[in-house]
Amino acid sequence: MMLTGTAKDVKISSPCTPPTLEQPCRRFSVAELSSATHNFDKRWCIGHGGFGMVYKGMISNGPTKSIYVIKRLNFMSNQGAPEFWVEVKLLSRLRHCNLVHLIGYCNGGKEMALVYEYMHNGSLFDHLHKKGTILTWP
Ligand SMILES: Nc1ncnc2c1ncn2[C@@H]1O[C@H](COP(=O)(O)OP(=O)(O)OP(=O)(O)O)[C@@H](O)[C@H]1O
Repeated sequence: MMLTGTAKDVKISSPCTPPTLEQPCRRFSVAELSSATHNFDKRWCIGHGGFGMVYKGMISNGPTKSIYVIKRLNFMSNQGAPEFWVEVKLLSRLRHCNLVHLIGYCNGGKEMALVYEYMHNGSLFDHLHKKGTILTWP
């Protein structure tokens, strides 16, 4: 599930500058995400979306480790830094049980990535359009 905001909805001073966040979210280092995905190894890739490759990986969360989803921005994709910051700004404000949580982001060197909670049952889109799941609710 993705929120469809446009760069026009949110004012961003420069594509490379993080916006001021009302609800700050965690900033991950490139090293953390690289280690979580074994240097963005294909074996950890779980899909492909508008931003580029989507990975899953284990990241430390205090004393424990949790599985997260990492969407790595591919600068050749049709979405770039402005869309990235729109996603960070909007999703860091939203907390709802039916919306996937944005945990944080990475903006280091040439690397930009979004980190989300991992949904073990996959996306609604996959269920409806790929797996043909019959939903059990109206
Ligand atoms: N939070 C998540 N938990 C589990 N799997 C996920 C999660 N987010 C994405 N995926 C997997 O990665 C695939 C691609 O992700 P998704 O479609 O959300 O990317 P996107 O960048 O939002 O694409 P688009 O811009 O086309 O909406 C999904 O089909 C799903 O299989």
